[in-house]
Amino acid sequence: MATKRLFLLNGPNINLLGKREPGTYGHASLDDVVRLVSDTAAEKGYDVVAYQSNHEGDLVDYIQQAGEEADGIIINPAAYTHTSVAIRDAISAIHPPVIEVHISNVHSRESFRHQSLSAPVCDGQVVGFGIDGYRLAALGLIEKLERREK
Ligand SMILES: O=C1C[C@@](O)(C(=O)O)C[C@@H](O)[C@@H]1O
Repeated sequence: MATKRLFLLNGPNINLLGKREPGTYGHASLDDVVRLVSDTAAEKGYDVVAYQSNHEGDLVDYIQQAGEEADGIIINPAAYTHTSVAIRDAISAIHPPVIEVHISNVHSRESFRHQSLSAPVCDGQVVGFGIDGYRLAALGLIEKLERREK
């Protein structure tokens, strides 16, 4: 049987996780996030391919690649969540389910963070659980995929 695969995509400034505004985003690094998702997915028989970029077009390319190669996608578009029609359109264009994650509770922050252009075209959203949100997203996504197979 072919290996099942999740793509984990992170947007701008997530490479600074652990150093960036730790009061808001915590002390864990992006490597910690990748390890957390990889370990969670491995327990359920899924591989994880992880990309991070500070560039909108790169993220569009990764989403398109995920559309061809992934069973499901976890994405934190970071600041592009609130601005990017291109990322929203890329998500709309692909078939695998997509879960959006935000480390912080964007709804308790500045009003410009309350709107997500991408959330309406995603299959689910996890917000405000710190980096544990990525683990919860992986579990929810895998549940969704396994239910579909039955
Ligand atoms: O960079 C980020 C991180 C974020 O997506 C989060 O994970 O909480 C929330 C965004 O508003 C912000 O621009």
